Parts: sequence; structure tokens; C-alpha cells
Amino acid sequence: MSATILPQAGYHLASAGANKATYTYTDPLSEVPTLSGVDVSADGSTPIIDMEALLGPHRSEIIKQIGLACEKNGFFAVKNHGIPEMKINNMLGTAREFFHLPDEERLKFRSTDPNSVIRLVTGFQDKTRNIFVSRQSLKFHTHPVEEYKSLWPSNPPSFRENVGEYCASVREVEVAILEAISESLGLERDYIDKILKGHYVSINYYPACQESELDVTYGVRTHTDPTIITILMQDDVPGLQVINDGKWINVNPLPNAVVVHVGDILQALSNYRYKSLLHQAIVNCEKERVSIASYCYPSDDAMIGPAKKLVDKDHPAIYKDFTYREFHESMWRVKCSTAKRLDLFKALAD
Ligand SMILES: O=C(O)CCC(=O)C(=O)O
Ligand SMILES: [Fe+2]
Repeated sequence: MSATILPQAGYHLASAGANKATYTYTDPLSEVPTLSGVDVSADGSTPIIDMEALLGPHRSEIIKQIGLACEKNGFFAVKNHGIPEMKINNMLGTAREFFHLPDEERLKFRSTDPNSVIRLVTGFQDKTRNIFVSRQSLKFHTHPVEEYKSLWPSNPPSFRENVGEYCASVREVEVAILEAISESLGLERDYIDKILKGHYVSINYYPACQESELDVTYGVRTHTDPTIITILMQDDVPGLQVINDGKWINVNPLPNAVVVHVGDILQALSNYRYKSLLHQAIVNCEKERVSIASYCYPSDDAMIGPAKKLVDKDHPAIYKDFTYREFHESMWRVKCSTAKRLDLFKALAD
């Protein structure tokens, strides 16, 4: 067995064994970084942004903090975000109920088409490496809620209402954060808002892992998100890890806070000032874990090359202009799980 066990009680980057879920999905990614040898600092510090203060007289100070966190860390936690605790608990409860349904009920949503408006992705075995990736996720479009709601599961019966309410609240956080990020780059407040279109949610479910013959089990392997930003809500079970200063750090859940990740699109738009966050999720052998990722992305025709204001002779454009449609189409062709997929859109040859 080549399992890498990390020195943190109960939580394994990669643990021996896997859950007994059926393997229904073939990993389309050929280029998954292998960073499992990197140290983990158990007490990695997370920048914390107070969103209430963002709306008060100290806005410009908070915007500086956001800019610094995006530039130095690629992520930050947001407290006082205004999403009512009840909506969060309802969302997490509904997510658990959905993943506790019998297989046949959940598998109605299974699809291998990445463009499907709703799809269930199950855990899968990567046979070439003899590893298991245990995340099960339900991915679906959510904005505007009324347009998509009828396509969401009706079982559990609370699903549409609870998910709809959570998504509407997250949208407000997203807009406030994107305005602040635009300003932190010295752009007009609505610069990103103007190109914003969708909001896509991934309800992630990580069963408690079990012994098996496989070498290692991951929650989710190392990747960056192909988004402008991602807003992640975790339940109280740790699992998220991010790369900071070349080191994995644990981003343990903070009560009532969400985590914001810089995604690939923001990396391009900011002319490589803000870097897309490399992250992964580990598995827990005692407890199941749920996280809700809200992916925020631009409209198909939006130009997502570097903002003109960020390009001058000292800061030449790192990327050329390209549309989100071009990026999205190439993403599935290049089969790469990190911001390296942006290399196709570089302005200058290396
Ligand atoms: O569950 C997590 O902590 C990470 C999930 C994630 O990276 C994603 O959904 O893109
Ligand atoms: Fe992610």
C-alpha cells in the first residue's frame, strides 16, 4: 500500500481504501498534479473579511484587505455575509438528505455530458493510478433560480425551496464581493458585474471512507476552478486544503463563514495579478462531509482577457482577449484540471 497518511488525527490527504460506491464515471483528466508529497501546515491561517464592514464607512480599507488576500493567498473567508443561518442549515440538511436517497433516485440525474444543465457525478476509480476519488456531486445551474428550479430534484421535497433560497442569498454575497474585487483592481465597481452571467452550484458529498484494496482515496484531487470566483460553504467537517506559498494548508470551517476562491477567469481578467487557487479536498474516515460550491461565471460572449486598465508597458498583457465560450470549449478539449488551461490564451510565447 502506498497510502500517504498525514499526521492529523482522523483526516487523511489520501487514505488507504475507498467507499464502496459504484464506479460509474471515467475520469476525463489526463493532467492531474501530484502534490501529495507537499507538507501540510495544520494551522494555516485564513484571511478573514468582514462583509458588514465592507458596506460601512471603512469600505476602502476592507477593499484593500480583499485585494491583498486575492493577490497573496488566492482565497479568503467572509464573515457577516448576511446569509441567514437557517438558510445555510436548510441547504446543508437538504444536501445530506439528497445523498442519503437510494441510488436509483439519485442516479436519475447522472450524465457524462458536461453541458447538461443538471448532472450527478459519482465517485470513480482512476485505474491507471489505482486511486479512488470519493466525491459525489450534484451540479446544476441556479441563476436565475425561477428559470432552472423545475429541473432540480423534487426529492427530498424540500430541495427546490431550500436550494432556491440559499442560492438567492449567495447571489447577493457574490455581487458584493465581485464589486469589491473590481475596485481592488482599480476597475469600475461594476466591471465584473457587467460580464457576469451565471451561477452554477455543486453540492459535494464525501462519504466517510472505508477500507478497500485501492491504494489511496481522495475527496477531490488538486484543481483550480474555471470560474471568476467560487463561494464555498462547508459543513463542520474539515476537508478543504489549499496551496499557499508552495505548501498545503488546511482551511478548516469557521462557523457561519464562507470561503471565496480566486478562479481561472479572474486570473486572466486581472492580468495574472490574482492567481487561481490550487485546492483539493481530503477524506474523513469517521464522518461524511458536505460542501456547497457556488461557481460564478461570465456570459458566453464576455471578453475575459486582461482588463485594459491593467495593461501598460510595465505590465504587458499576459493573455490575449478571448471569450468565455472559447475558454469553456477548450477546457474540455485540453483535459487539464488547473489554470494551465489558460496557457492556450497566452499573449506571448514562452
Ligand atoms: O469540498 C471542498 O472543500 C472543495 C470542493 C471544490 O473544490 C469544488 O467543488 O470545486
Ligand atoms: Fe474547486
